[in-house]
Amino acid sequence: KTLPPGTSGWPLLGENMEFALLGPQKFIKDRMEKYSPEVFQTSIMGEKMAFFCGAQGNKFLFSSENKLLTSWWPQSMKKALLFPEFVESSLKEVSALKRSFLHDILKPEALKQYIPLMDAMAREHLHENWDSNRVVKVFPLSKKYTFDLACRLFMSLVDPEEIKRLADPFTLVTNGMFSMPIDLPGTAYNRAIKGGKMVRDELMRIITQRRKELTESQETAGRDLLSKMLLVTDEDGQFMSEMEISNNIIGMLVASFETTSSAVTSVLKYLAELPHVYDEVYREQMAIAKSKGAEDLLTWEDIEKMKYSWNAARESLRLTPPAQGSFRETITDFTYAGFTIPKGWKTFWSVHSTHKNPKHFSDPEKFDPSRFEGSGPAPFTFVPFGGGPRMCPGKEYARLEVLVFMHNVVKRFKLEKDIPDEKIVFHASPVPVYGLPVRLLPHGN
Ligand code: HEM
Repeated sequence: KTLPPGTSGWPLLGENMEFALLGPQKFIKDRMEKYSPEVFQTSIMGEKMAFFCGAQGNKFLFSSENKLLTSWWPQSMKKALLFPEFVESSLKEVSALKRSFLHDILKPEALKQYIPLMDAMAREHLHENWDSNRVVKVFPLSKKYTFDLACRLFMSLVDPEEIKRLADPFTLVTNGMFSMPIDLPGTAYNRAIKGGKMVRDELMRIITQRRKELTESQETAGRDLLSKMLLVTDEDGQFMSEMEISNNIIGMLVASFETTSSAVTSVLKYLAELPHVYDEVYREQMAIAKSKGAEDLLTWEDIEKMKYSWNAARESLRLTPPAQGSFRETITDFTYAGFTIPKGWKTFWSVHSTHKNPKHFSDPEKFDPSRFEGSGPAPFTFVPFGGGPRMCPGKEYARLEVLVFMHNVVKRFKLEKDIPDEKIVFHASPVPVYGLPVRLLPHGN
């Protein structure tokens, strides 16, 4: 058997240190140059791992789902996520029906009806938190908007007290999710475990209450994602259990929270840095705003007109992708690019082997929304949401949230960065180290 080229690094430690110190982007680039642009081996988190690279590597992994590979999450992350049941059932053994259900309730046709509500909430959020000539921190505010919106769309929660009862413990979870797994009083991990239990208890209370309301009212249409989950039945006519539904909601909250907040923050960062991009987005958004009455809310037709803005948002997703990639586990020996990948090895696909590769994106560091015009990037080179059967089911939700938020911000303000050379750091997703403070300049100044 010829294993992929590469090294398993230090005994026990593997290449964990190199990965952490260099960051995923440089770690992958260096090894693609040194070993192979197609696939290399390493050892991360105590696991033998093959990193698949390039468009071909992405294509191969995305199309081998369930035939050669299955989902896998590192033990540390499973524990840190605090939701073993969610990880086991929702990400691994979930039936095809339930997976397609998640895709169904998050597809464009299903989400269209929520666009006016997204817009109304964005307006209210800006009105309450974003004042002209003030400096605001974009990342914490976009997190607040993302969480409030998810509570509303997933579960119709509007009472700020009720949202707070979920948001406070959820923040403990996200703050401790990637901390050292030391379960002692006072550690972030310990607080995260307590927060996780509070989130779970609160969700179970909400779901049980809604089940009761639905039975009494005979509702059949499903007014939000929670109702839809309560009403769907599988091939045997069985409803989802409260536990399965809470797993799904927690899964969606975890998968959407930092990623979408990071996406909103990054695109606003580029708009603050690049006046020519800002001007083009502003022109497009004002044409839409002027075609409507001041009180009219955004609709699907308006979103469809936001072509340049979405190209700018996609360029931001290319340069600062909120998710880095994803793991799998091999379920059988197989051969790729002449190398054997043994059964039980883990694999990783990542945004980093293609997003800044000059072969696919000329002058790759340049912010250029026109790359997405016409037929756009070559297949499997632009993969911020993954691909194949496990492709992110929330990508349309994210697109709508980002565009609606961009519309509302540029309509009211120009943005000026308060810290011109603010560094980007990695939490779960890339974020500016001080939360991107920007000065809000009203138009006409
Ligand atoms: C800009 C924002 C987002 C980005 C960049 C993103 C990216 C990703 C990526 C790369 C994956 C992994 C795909 C794989 O395993 O190969 C994923 C999975 C997932 N995402 Fe997203 N996501 C975003 C927003 C959302 C939102 C808003 C939701 C829900 C409303 C969501 C729900 C999920 C779920 C449930 C999964 C697991 C799917 C599965 O394993 O089958 N994501 N996402």
